[in-house]
Amino acid sequence: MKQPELAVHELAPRMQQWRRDFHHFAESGWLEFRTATHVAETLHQLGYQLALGRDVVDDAARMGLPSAEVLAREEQRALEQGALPQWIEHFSGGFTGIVATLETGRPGPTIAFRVDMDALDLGEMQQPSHRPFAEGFASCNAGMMHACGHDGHTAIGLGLATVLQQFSDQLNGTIKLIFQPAEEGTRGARAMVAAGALDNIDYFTAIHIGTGIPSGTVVCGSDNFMATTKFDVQFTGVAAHAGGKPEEGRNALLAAAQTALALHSIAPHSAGASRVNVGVLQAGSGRNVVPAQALLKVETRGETNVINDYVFERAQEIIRGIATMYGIEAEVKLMGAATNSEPSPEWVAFIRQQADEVSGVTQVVDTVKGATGSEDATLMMARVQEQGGKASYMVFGTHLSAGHHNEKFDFDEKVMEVAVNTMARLALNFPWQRGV
Ligand SMILES: O=C(O)C[C@H](NC(=O)Cc1c[nH]c2ccccc12)C(=O)O
Repeated sequence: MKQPELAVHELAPRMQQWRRDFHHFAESGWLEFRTATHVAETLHQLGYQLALGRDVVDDAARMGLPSAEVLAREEQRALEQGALPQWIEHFSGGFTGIVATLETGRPGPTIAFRVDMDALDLGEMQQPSHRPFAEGFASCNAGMMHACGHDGHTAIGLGLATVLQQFSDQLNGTIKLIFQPAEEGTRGARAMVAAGALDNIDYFTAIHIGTGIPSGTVVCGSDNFMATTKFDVQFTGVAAHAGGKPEEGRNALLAAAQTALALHSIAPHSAGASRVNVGVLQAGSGRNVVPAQALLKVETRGETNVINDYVFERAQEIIRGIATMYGIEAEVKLMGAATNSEPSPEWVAFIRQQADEVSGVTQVVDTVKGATGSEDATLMMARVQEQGGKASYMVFGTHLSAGHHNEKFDFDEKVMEVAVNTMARLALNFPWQRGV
């Protein structure tokens, strides 16, 4: 049994530096320009072969992409904040994905690990009671915050890269480390799958920290992600004089408001849990003008793909019906998608066995009850499994200062050691002769 503990413990200060640097320069989905250049440079220095940008992110399959104007402005911002110019061209235009490969030259399967790099669209709390602010690493980018732990995931990915490189003479086969953009809004994974980045992988593991799991607990085969569809609805009506000729107007604001209420009253499904959220409603232009424009940002979720599809289809009928009722146009644009997940039992069993040996781990479970959030790593898992590979999703419990997606979110950085130790063991102790 090979034990990476000592090497990982020595790496802890580097991982903390990486994590705090990524936290400080938080970048939302498809805008991870600074982050991606530093990840690429570190992996390159370690001797990994890199596939970057358009080679691992399919242009047409990207969902929920910011406008060209925002992409250009944020790339400039990243350069001013220390993005490395020698790598930036690969990621320019929002192609912020990386696949790093370590070929051992010895026969054996391909084992892949996936982490995500994006921050959330949320402003970070700037108060001394919030540790990242008190210790000087709170986000310096307005409206962008690592409030879901992906700064930790990226640091874990680099920590794992370092340890596996150190132990490379004890590995067989091929190791792939996948750094994904735009997990929030479940937008990025589909583009990496479409680019073929998940092809020919035998064993795949994606990870998350936190999610309400207590410190010391490791979940080896999360099977409770909700299938989800993210979409925008653009309503276009007719502007008119609200006092003089209201009958000539077609009111997009009222259509959007009716739609928001109706979406939240879709009947539940007898087969399991579902969700609807209208997260944004923007409408109108002036007090005395019949509003001609309205935008809704919506997500549906379901415990299974069937339940999510049911809610999504009902939502489309509601949108069409209300648009007809108000005599306006409604354009629906798909912004993100993910499925539910079915981890491969043999791979989960092997993960459980390895996690059990990691110091600091007090409880190892296969899964936890109850539907929670969504994850587009499920699309990657499905791709690997379609091709005959095995896939799982792990969660490493840690103490949180506030819930995910909250402006006071922070986590206990010790979890990064637990994660790297567990993941490194999956490769180091893999039964190369027989597989799992
Ligand atoms: O749908 C998304 O946009 C992805 C996003 N994903 C996460 O937040 C990760 C996540 C999955 N499950 C949990 C449970 C608790 C916190 C965070 C998570 C979500 O569910 O809103």
